[in-house]
Amino acid sequence: MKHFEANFDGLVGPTHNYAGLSFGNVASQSNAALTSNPKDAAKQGLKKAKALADMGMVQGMLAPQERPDLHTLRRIGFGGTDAEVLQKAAQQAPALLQACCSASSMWTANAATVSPSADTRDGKLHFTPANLVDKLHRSIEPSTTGNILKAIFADSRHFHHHEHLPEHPSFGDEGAANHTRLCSDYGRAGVEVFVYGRAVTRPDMPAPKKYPARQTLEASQAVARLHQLEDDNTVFMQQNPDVIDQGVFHNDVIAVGNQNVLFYHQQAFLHTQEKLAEIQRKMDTDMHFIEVPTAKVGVQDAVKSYLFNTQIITLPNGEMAIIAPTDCEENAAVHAYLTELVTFNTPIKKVHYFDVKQSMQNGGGPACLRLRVAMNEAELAAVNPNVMMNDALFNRLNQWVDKHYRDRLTIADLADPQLLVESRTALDELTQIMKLGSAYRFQR
Ligand SMILES: NCCC[C@H](NC(=O)CCC(=O)O)C(=O)O
Repeated sequence: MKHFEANFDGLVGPTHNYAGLSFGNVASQSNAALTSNPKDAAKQGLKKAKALADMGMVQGMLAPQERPDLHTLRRIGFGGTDAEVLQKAAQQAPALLQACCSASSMWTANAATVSPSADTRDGKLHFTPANLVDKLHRSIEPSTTGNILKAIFADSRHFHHHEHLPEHPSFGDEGAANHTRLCSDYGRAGVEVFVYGRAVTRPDMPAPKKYPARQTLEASQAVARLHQLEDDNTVFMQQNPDVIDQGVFHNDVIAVGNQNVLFYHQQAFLHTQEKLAEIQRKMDTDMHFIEVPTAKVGVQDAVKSYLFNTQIITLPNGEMAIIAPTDCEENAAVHAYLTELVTFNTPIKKVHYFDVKQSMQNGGGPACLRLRVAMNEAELAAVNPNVMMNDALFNRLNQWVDKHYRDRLTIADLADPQLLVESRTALDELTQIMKLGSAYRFQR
């Protein structure tokens, strides 16, 4: 049976905006209050996803969440009609309204952690939605994320869905952005690398001083237990606190892996050599450890260009390609490195650049926008086919975006009751396009 790694990209929602909500994410903070273009954001994402489908990759889309999130606003005490709730929140607590309006669910690398069936004791594909407790605007995502994942991966013979971890900082979990599954072949048991920023129960261990460590060791260990992984196919690595303090708020800003390739910055981890040796020991094939030296690309350039928030994909012909943001092309040191990289003796032979600037301006690159799901044909056959990218869905979703999305949005617009109506109308139609049923609270 064939095995492959599918990508499920987050469809950018109609309220995509720059609110400076993510302390520690330098792009989010420096672009706060920019005027956004939700229509461009959604179309940039669709274009990238379609391009990978056209390269022969298995590609799906995950629906956005209902924003503004009226349920949360009511839960924190704003009452009256929908318009009154929005108006009161805008007047009395604008920061909380903004946190309830973010389209941050587009970054599906934070939707969940996924363990392929080749790795798990029950032979099922496991999902644990990330609780994203470190940031208010993200912490309201997991229950809806779980509903959407269950609507897409509905067959319990193949898929095992877990509840997100307890909503407490001790279990800070940011999902697949801090998880890399290495393997010799997608269908064979691999090694799942969990990267964390701090160990809550080990205050003696190093931790970042300036910015938060959004993933804890305790969370990563809990997910590994839930996913029925063995010790000999898991590795836990600590992110170097110094790079977290320079804006590396997820591991996928400083490292990315695919099959037997790990592409990472020299300063990415603590105890690097010891940990790479553990990975090699647990792998059933030779690894390509591609370390990018600071001398070639500094941490600041890596954080600005998102060199490591690239996707490394294995094309049908077996070659690997890097999917990079155009920001990598525009950065001289990074572009020079990537041009050199494809001449090295590694499986990576091509680089493709995509404009995802609307997402990049909020600290999300190509890899943030996708959730990887390694599957076999039987599992794929059980997936809701209406979310799988093809010419028809691409055209239908572009028409849908053209019909419902604004091409500019300011922070002040978030309180506009008309925006809520537009968003709900769009999402209601989307659930029909994707056959998701009544996935949203406002539909029940
Ligand atoms: N994987 C990339 C996630 C980027 C995301 N940015 C944000 O939420 C910025 C939202 C804003 O500031 O409007 C985050 O930091 O979790």
